[in-house]
Amino acid sequence: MPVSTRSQITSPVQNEANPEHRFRTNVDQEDTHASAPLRNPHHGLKEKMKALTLLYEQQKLASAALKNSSWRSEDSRLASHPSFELHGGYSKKHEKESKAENLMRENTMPNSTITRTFVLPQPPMEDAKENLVAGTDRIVGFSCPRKATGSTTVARKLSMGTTVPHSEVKGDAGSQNAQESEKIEGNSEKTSKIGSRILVFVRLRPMSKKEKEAGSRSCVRVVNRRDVYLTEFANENDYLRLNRLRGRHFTFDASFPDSATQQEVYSTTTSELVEAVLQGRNGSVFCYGATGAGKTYTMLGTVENPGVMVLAIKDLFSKIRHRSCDGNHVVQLSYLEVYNETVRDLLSPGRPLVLREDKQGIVAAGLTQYRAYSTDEVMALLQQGNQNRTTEPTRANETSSRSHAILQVAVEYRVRDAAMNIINRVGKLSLIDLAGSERALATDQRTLRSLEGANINRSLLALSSCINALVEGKKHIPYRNSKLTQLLKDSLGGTCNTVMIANISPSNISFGETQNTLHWADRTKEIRTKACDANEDPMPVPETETDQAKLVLELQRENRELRVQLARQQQKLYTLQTQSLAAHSSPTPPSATSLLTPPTSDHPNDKRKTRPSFLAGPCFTPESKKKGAEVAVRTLQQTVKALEAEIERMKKDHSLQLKQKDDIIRELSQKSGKKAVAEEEAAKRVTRASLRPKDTNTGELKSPSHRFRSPAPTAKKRSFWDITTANSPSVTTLNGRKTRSHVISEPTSAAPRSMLLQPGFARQQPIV
Ligand SMILES: Nc1ncnc2c1ncn2[C@@H]1O[C@H](COP(=O)(O)OP(=O)(O)OP(=O)(O)O)[C@@H](O)[C@H]1O
Repeated sequence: MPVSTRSQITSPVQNEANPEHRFRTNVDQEDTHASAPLRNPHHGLKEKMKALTLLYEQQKLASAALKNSSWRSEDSRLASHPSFELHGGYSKKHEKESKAENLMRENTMPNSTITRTFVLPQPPMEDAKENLVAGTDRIVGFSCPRKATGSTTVARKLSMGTTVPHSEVKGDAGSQNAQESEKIEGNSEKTSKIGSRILVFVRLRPMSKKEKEAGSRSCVRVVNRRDVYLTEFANENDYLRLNRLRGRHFTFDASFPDSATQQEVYSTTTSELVEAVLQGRNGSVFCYGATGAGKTYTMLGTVENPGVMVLAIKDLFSKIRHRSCDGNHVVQLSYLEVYNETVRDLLSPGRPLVLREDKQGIVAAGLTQYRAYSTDEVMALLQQGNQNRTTEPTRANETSSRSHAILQVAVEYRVRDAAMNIINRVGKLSLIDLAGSERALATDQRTLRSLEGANINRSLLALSSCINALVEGKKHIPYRNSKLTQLLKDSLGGTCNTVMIANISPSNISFGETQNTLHWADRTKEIRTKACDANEDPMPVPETETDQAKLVLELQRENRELRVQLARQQQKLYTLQTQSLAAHSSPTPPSATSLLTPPTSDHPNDKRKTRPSFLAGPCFTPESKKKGAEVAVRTLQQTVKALEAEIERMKKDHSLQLKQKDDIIRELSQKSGKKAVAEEEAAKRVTRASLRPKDTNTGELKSPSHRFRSPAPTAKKRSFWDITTANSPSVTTLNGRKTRSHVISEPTSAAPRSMLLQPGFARQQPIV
C-alpha cells in the first residue's frame, strides 16, 4: 500500500520528530499553518514553499551583508562559496538551523522569472561519496553532509594544477579570497609543467529551440566557473518522490556556462597543450557527452565560431611563425574516424585501416600523413576530412556524428639546447570528437542507426571500463576491447597531457544523460597518466672543434641537398602547372622554355611566385590540387624513366657502332698496308689496264674506308625531341601498341613535337 506523504508534511508532531522540518520553528507563520487543521495537503505545501522562499531570500541578504562587511575573513570565505550559500550556512547565528536544512534553488529557464525552492533530505552516503574530490578528503556540495574534518567547504584543492585562467578566478567577484588566488597562482606555475592527472572540464550548451518548445526546464547550473549543480525535478503529482529530489554537485577543473565563448573554452582547455606540443610533449583533448550535447560544436565549431580544432591549428602555426623563420618545424597531419568498429582515413578514404602496435604506440597502418605548411592548408584538409565523416540526422541531433573522429597533428622541431647540442623534438596533439553516448530511443530505432548506436555505445562502454580500471589502478587495462580505446591508449594511460571536455545539455529531458556524463567526467578526474617528458632525440654531441666543424658541414650539405630537392620539385610542379594552365586556357602549346622555367614576374600567375607551393594557388580546388599534382608528378617520373632508358640504349648503340668502326679502320689499315706494297709492285709492271682511263661517275669506292656505310649520312643525328616525339622514327606502331626501335631511323622533315607540349599530357599513359 502506498504511504501517503501528507502527514509527513503537515503534522506538527512529525515535524518535531523530524529534524528536517525544524526550520519551521523559525517562521512564525508556519506555526499558524501547522496548528491549523489539515484540509488540503497541497495548500500546506504551497505555504511551506512560500515560507521557505522567504527564508531563503532573508538568508541570502544576510549572507551578502556579511560578505561585504568582512569578506577577507575566513568565515566570509566559507560564506562566499556557493555550496555554503546553498546550505544556508551564512553565519554562526544560523549555523545550528542550517545544518539540518538543505535548500536548493531550481534553475530557471533563461527568460523565465519563476523561482522554486525544493526541500532536500539528507542525502544517502553514496551521494556523498560522489562529491569527494580527487586529491582531497573534503566533501563539497549541497547535497551531502559536511564532514567535521574540513573547516571550509572550499571547492577543491588545485593540487594537480589547473587551467582555470587567473583572470577568471579573480573575476568571480568576492568568491575567491586572496589566499585562494595565491594557491591558484602557485598551481598555475605547476600548470606550465602540466600535472599527470587528466584535466576535466565541463561545458554546458544553451537550451535549444526544440527543447524550449518542448517546455523543458534547465536542470544544470554552473557556478563559479567550476561547480556544476544538477537538479532532478520531481513530477508535481508524484507525492511519493516529492521528498526524494536528487540534487548533485560536481567540481571540475573548470566549468563553462552556456554563455562561454569558443575562444574562452580553447584558451582554458587546450592552449597550454599546444605550447607543450611545441616543446615535444604529447597532448590529447577529447570531447565526451551525450548525443546533441555540443561535442562537435566544441571541437569543430562553425565558420563564425570556430572550435578547438581550428583554434588549436591557428595557434600552432602562429606560434611556429613567431618562433622561427628557418623552416625548422615540420607539421604533419592525419585525420581518421572509427565508424562501426572500423578505422577509416578521412583524408584519403579507401579501405579500412588496421591498427598495429609498434614502438611509437598504436598506429593505423597506411594512414595518410599530410605535410602542412599553413593554416589555410590545414583548414582545407579538415574540411575535406569532415565531408568524408559519417554524420546522420537522428531524432536527437540533426547532424549527429556517427563516428569518433581523431585529428592528429605532429610537430617536429630541431633545436639547440643550452650546451649547443642539436635536439630533435616531436610533439603530437590529438584532438578527438567522440560520437555521442545515447539511448536507442533517443536517437532512432532504424536498423542502421541502431547498429551504429550499439557500436558507439560499445566503444564508449569500453572507454568507461578503461577509465574504471585506470582509476582503480589495475594492472590490466582493457584497451583492446574496442578500436577507440586502442587509439586512446596513449591519451588515457600513456605519456600524454590529456584534457577531457564533457559536454552537457541544460534540459531536464536529458537529465539521465547529463548525470551519466558528469559521473564519468568526475571519475576521469582521478586518472593519472604517466609523467609526460619531451620526446627528444638528441643528436651525437661533437667533442672537438673538428667534429663540430664536420657536423656543421654535414648539416650544410644536408641543407643544400634538401634545397636542391625542393627546387627540383618546385620546378616539376611549375612545369605541370604551366602545362595544365596551357591545356585549359589555350589550344596552342606553350614553348619549351616556358615549360622548363618557373614563372617570372611578368607571368600572368604572378601571385604564385610568392607562395611556397603551387597547391595554394587560386585555380585549383583543394582536393584536385593534391591529386592532380600527384598524378602529374608520377607521370612525369615515368616519362623521365622512359627517357633515361632510351638514352641508355642509344649510348649502347653508339658504342657498338664506334667499336665496329674501330675494327674496320684497323682492318682497313692492315689491308691498306698490304695494298700499298702491291701497288708499288704493280707500278713497276705497266699493263694495258693501267693505261685505260678511270670512270669517275660510277660512284665506286675510291677509298677502302667508304665500304663502311654509316647511318650517319642518311639518318640525322637523333635529338632529345626525336626520342620523345610521338611521330619519332623510334616510335612505330605495331598492332596498335607503341614500341620503340633503334634499328630503323629515317630522316624526319617535320619539326619535332614534344610529348610535354601536348595538352593533357598528365593524363597520357606512359610508354613502357
Ligand atoms: N555552446 C553552444 N553554443 C551554441 N550552439 C551550440 C553549442 N553547443 C552545441 N550547440 C548546437 O547544438 C546542436 C548539437 O550540437 P553538436 O552537433 O555539436 O552535438 P554533438 O554532441 O556533437 O552530437 P552528436 O554526438 O550526435 O554528434 C548543434 O546545432 C549546435 O550548433
